[in-house]
Amino acid sequence: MKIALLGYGKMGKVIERIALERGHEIVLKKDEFNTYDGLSTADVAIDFSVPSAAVDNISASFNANVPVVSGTTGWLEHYDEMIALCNEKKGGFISSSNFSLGVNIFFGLNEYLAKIMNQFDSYKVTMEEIHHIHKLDAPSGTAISLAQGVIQNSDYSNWTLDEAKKGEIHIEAKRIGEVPGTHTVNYDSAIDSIEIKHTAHNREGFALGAVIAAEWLAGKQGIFTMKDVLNLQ
Ligand SMILES: NC(=O)C1=CN([C@@H]2O[C@H](COP(=O)(O)OP(=O)(O)OC[C@H]3O[C@@H](n4cnc5c(N)ncnc54)[C@H](OP(=O)(O)O)[C@@H]3O)[C@@H](O)[C@H]2O)C=CC1
Ligand SMILES: O=C(O)C1=N[C@H](C(=O)O)C[C@H](O)C1
Repeated sequence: MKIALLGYGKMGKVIERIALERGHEIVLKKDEFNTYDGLSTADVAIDFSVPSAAVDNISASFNANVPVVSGTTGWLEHYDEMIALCNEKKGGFISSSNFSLGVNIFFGLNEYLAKIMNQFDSYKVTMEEIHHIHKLDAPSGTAISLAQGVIQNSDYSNWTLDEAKKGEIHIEAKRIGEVPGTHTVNYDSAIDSIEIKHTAHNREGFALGAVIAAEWLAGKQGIFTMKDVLNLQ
């Protein structure tokens, strides 16, 4: 399979190695300064860039009739525009805040726990995410997805980085050293706490998941999620 890498930073480089190990060919490594030359020859594009470049990268892929897997976070305010463009161009699209198998299992656990905890007013939910100091966005896309998972399965209606008011989930975003990504969901009462936590040891899981998603998406038309790729309910 021919892959266009849109973004060739920390993630782009791990994705390149895993894609080559799985027998794929890289036809474009797009960074801030070069062009999209080669994009139209790709079977699939993988965007792991920066929040300000994601919309251009995803649009360029749809315009070149190349399905795109996007892992870039911090551009959610343009999500509906990209869905509209995908539909207009009859494109293929998977966007996820986190492509790792472990985090996608964790998403399911989080939703299940939220449903149970919604019956018990004495517990209050908070979240914490810890990432490396180079990260541009806060909170992480994964923390936003976790908050959405709680909101869709409980009476909570919003998340905030500030002090939480009633119905809000407080997210604390910490930036420490080279931490690849740690997410904790905590339910606290006066009596006890229940905590679930996912710790990434490195970037392998994110990158492998993105390559598996790209293999799955190539040749398909439509808007999909990692639940489709991993066959999770
Ligand atoms: N969904 C998931 O599973 C995961 C998502 N992420 C997200 O992926 C993104 C990338 O992360 P990471 O690799 O660590 O970040 P890096 O900062 O290491 O890499 C970003 C890359 O994007 C490039 N870039 C800048 N402008 C453009 C542009 N206009 N077109 C194409 N590329 C451009 C940069 O190029 P240059 O070097 O020239 O500046 C750089 O190579 C982040 O949003 C992060 O949150 C990260 C891990 C997992
Ligand atoms: O920037 C990162 O590194 C990561 N970003 C994603 C996010 O914002 O959730 C996923 C992962 O946690 C690493």
